[in-house]
Amino acid sequence: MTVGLVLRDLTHQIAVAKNQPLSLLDKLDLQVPEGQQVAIVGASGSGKTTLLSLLAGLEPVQHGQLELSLNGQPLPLSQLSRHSGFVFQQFHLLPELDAINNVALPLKLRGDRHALARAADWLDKVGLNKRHGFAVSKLSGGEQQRVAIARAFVSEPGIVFADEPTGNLDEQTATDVSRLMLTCCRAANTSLMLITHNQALARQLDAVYYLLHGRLSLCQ
Ligand SMILES: Nc1ncnc2c1ncn2[C@@H]1O[C@H](COP(=O)(O)OP(=O)(O)OP(=O)(O)O)[C@@H](O)[C@H]1O
Repeated sequence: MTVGLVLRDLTHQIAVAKNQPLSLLDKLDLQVPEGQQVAIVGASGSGKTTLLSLLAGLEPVQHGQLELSLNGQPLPLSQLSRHSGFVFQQFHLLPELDAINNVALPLKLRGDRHALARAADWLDKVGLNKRHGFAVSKLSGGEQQRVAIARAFVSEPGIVFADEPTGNLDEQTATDVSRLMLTCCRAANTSLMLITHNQALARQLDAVYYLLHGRLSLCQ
């Protein structure tokens, strides 16, 4: 399962003061071909997270077109969330649940009777075979991000949206976690849309774009 994105002529304005709109993203084009891993880098405040939210359908596109495909066929935007996984800098796990129930949650919400077994498989895959029943608050940052990666991949998404997934981790843990995420993507031909300040991670992807003054330029 793989999802592709084509964004055309996207302009996104924010209100910086009353009646003072600012074009954060300006006539921007971007393509994420199916099965490709694409990074966006850029200064803090340049609009990377906003762009990711628009691409993921979390915020409505004001001006421009977003076209999606799933395995070569057109995919309606309303269906994108069913085929997406998310990994965030702050992990966004549910602290009251243990690791396995955090991973199983997206499957349980879909009524999957094998949710716990599949979550267990994914925790094993991300190297947490001894942590299934741990409260996530008791896990290290790197372990929490592994749980988040397992949760993102457990529903076999066509694309993963990752916003600064290594931003809260030390250098070695960041390297391990990013290697794991890329391995998971490549093994399943899952597309990846990654926001990062980590140049070493960005360089491992198929394409890297730099966001500056609302426009993207290809730098790899
Ligand atoms: N809904 C909104 N209304 C007003 N301003 C907004 C809104 N969303 C984002 N902004 C502003 O747009 C700018 C870009 O924010 P965004 O989070 O997209 O940047 P970023 O490149 O991801 O930054 P960082 O690397 O620090 O995470 C910021 O100045 C932010 O305050």
